[in-house]
Amino acid sequence: MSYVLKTNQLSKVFKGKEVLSDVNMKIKKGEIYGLLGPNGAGKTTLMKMFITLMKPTNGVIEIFGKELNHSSYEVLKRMGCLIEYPIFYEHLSARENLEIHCEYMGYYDKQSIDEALDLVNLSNLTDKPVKEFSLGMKQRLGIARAVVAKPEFIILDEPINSLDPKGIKELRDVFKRLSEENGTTLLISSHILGEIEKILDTVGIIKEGKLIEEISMEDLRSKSTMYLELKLSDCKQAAYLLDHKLGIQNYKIIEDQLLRIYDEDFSQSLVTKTLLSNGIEIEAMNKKFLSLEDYFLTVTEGGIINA
Ligand SMILES: Nc1ncnc2c1ncn2[C@@H]1O[C@H](COP(=O)(O)OP(=O)(O)OP(=O)(O)O)[C@@H](O)[C@H]1O
Repeated sequence: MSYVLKTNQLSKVFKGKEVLSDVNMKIKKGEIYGLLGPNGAGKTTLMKMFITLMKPTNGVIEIFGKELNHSSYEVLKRMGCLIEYPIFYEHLSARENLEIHCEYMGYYDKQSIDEALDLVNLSNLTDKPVKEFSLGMKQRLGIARAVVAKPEFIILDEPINSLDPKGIKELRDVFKRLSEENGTTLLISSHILGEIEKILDTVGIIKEGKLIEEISMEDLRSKSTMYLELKLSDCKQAAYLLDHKLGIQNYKIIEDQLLRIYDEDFSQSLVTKTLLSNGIEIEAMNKKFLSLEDYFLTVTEGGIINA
């Protein structure tokens, strides 16, 4: 297996507090890797270490098969990134900002500036000074800057944060195209799980500085992630019956009339019979897959059982 990035027992300590501990992470060539974690989990710190903005306290980072250090300029030239809030020369236009970046990176294909602006849908705003851009436009320009020098590996920290649903969809398509057409490897951190789930190949879940799960979306989907969703006239009474009459404890009331059963081993017909015979109306009953969002909650918050 060819990996673009590998870490070994990576840790970071700030003022005596360990914010990342023993992170062993692997990103395969050409894949889209989603790094998910609650606020303060350590995502940005990890990404900053990957581009040498921060030094690990312990452990090793390998990128393109080479150990990263503070003179890894050749490795950094093959990478693009957008970390935290993108900073630009505000009085200059989008095009001028990208020209400066290309010069800095030693990349002189001017056509790729137009392509990058086009990719993020900013072609009609190329000459406007960046200070007149909205937050979402700046975010798009930040992504254009990350891709303009045709990097092999792109690191994007919360890239769809300030975008509207249409913008999120457009950028999701951009990421997919970069991966499928150019074979680019992408590492993307995000909180908007539902929106990003569709394009990920692998997901890494980080909690309190520990990578607690790293799993391919394929394996995740094939895991036992089915549940039964019931639309009922009275969820509270149904919950009582599940608990006390049927011994089913792994369920959750989602809304007033929506209840999900996550248990794997129970008789659906017995549930139906019990609910109906106790005067509970069943308006709908569907088997569904656990979303990445639900899965994320199970591993970061210790379960969805009766939550
Ligand atoms: N320069 C710093 N000095 C001291 N502590 C820091 C520094 N940078 C980050 N931290 C701490 O490290 C921990 C991880 O922060 P980090 O920004 O990496 O988390 P995150 O997962 O990116 O969070 P968010 O989703 O909120 O952006 C937090 O407890 C944070 O307070």
